[in-house]
Amino acid sequence: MALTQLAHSASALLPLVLPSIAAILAFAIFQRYFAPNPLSNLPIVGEEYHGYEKKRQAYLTKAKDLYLEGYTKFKHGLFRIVTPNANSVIVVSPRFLDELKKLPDDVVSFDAANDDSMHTKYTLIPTHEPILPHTIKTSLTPSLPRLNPQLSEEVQIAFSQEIAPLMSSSPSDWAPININSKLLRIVAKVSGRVFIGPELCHDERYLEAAVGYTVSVMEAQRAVERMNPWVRPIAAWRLKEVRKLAQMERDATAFLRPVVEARREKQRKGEEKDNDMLQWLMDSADQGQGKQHGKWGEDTTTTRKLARLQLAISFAAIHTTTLVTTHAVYSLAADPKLQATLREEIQSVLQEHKGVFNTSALQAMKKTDSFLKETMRFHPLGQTSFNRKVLRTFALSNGQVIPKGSTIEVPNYAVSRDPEAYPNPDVFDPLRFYNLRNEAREKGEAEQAASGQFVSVNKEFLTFGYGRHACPGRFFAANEIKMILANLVMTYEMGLVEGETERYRDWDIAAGTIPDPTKDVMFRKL
Ligand code: HEM
Repeated sequence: MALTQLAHSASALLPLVLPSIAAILAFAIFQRYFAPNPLSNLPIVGEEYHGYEKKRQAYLTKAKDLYLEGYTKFKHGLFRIVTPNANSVIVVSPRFLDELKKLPDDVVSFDAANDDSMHTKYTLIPTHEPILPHTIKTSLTPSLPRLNPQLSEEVQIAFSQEIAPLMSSSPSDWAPININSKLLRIVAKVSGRVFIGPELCHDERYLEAAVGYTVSVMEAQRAVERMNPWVRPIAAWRLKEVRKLAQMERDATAFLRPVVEARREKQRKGEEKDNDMLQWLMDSADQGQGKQHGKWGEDTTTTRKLARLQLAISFAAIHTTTLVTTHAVYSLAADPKLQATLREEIQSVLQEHKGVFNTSALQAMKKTDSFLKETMRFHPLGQTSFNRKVLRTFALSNGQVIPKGSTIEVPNYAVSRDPEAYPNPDVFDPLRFYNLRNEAREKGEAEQAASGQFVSVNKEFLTFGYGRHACPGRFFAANEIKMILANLVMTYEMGLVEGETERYRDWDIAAGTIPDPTKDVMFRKL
């Protein structure tokens, strides 16, 4: 009876409601198709590629050229770039960075941009986890002076396990080594020492997850990307690549469970706490950090959550650090004189510091620092930086309206090849920043001198990002890379494989650049 009455009154209301529904629909259609597009005044790069497949191919193989073309033409303004998935990617001149960095996260969002590009709706990889940058900034970076000797010890151990067994038994012979794959394990071990402690960082289950998670995330991301967007909500969950990520998360949780339980037991007994990222994350969580912010509404203290955070930090840290180090090794292998220059510097600094890699020794390695910064300038990992999703419409100081829903980015690679920012930008000059710092210091320009450091972020050096989300792990990465390179140049001579005369060429894949992972480098003990 009640149902019949309800149906009756609903049908009586229908004539009143229908016009409103029609009006809302008409407004939505107008907004979607006929409202003036605030971006229509912006030039577009890559417009000549018609159809999804041509656009995809162009972006996959020529993204670097497209960004360079746009930046050369519209250096001080904005342009749009055609990408396979989005029509509203706006490439912004770095001159707007100072105003952009002041905008809050609910206007331009780092996390939402990652959600889009990594398809986190389906891959469920952890984003929106301020507990990670928070813990890196408040616990990891301040602990570096204490941690440096441990890192240095771990570098030695990792080298003895990963490189030494591959060396020829005759000291005068050269041995070919696929250094990229070896560096992945070395970086995972050295980082792991600080992320989960000295024993577990050698456990193959940890190493497999630390190295393999990033690869699996990229595979899952590509699998979702290949799927028609309309089908994704129903079918993306069933992709084998996506299911593999869920399995990795379960494995990581099972691996960590006894470790977390043992640490909680220690805490209960009042024993001394461990001093690593896992413990700091547990402590931050106890203080309510994660509970406040956790995206999935999970209790941060659960082992599952801690496992997700460990996977997330591996994702952020291991491959990035390895790629930069591999780029550096390829440049060294092609340039014996550069090896000698760095060897001389490192030897003399270590002599002054009684052979210890402490903070002041690392800071004194200014040529090595300059070489690393030039490596990242010349071989940035991405064509773009400061990738942010616009969550609320805003206007730039030049009046340009940037609508909600668009994505903004800064053309990092093109900026790093701008002759106004860098004289002779197409020349790889390992001592570029060393000389710049010296000149600035002589002129009393302290700020300019500081901006030449590897870890400094500025509008011309964006490989670590910019603003409040600029990479918090860069101080740790800088120390780790310097120690690895120092060990390499102090122990080995490096060279290219027979038949190669020039530094190995990079691989450009869409908006990313990686050192060719198939190449070997020749090693001979000094
Ligand atoms: C040379 C190696 C590295 C490179 C090139 C690199 C690069 C970057 C870049 C470009 C960003 C985004 C910044 C932005 O958009 O403004 C970022 C963010 C981040 N990086 Fe790194 N990174 C490196 C190493 C590390 C390491 C070793 C860690 C951890 C110890 C780490 C942890 C993070 C985290 C947690 C974020 C997110 C920051 C946030 O949410 O605010 N990174 N990194």
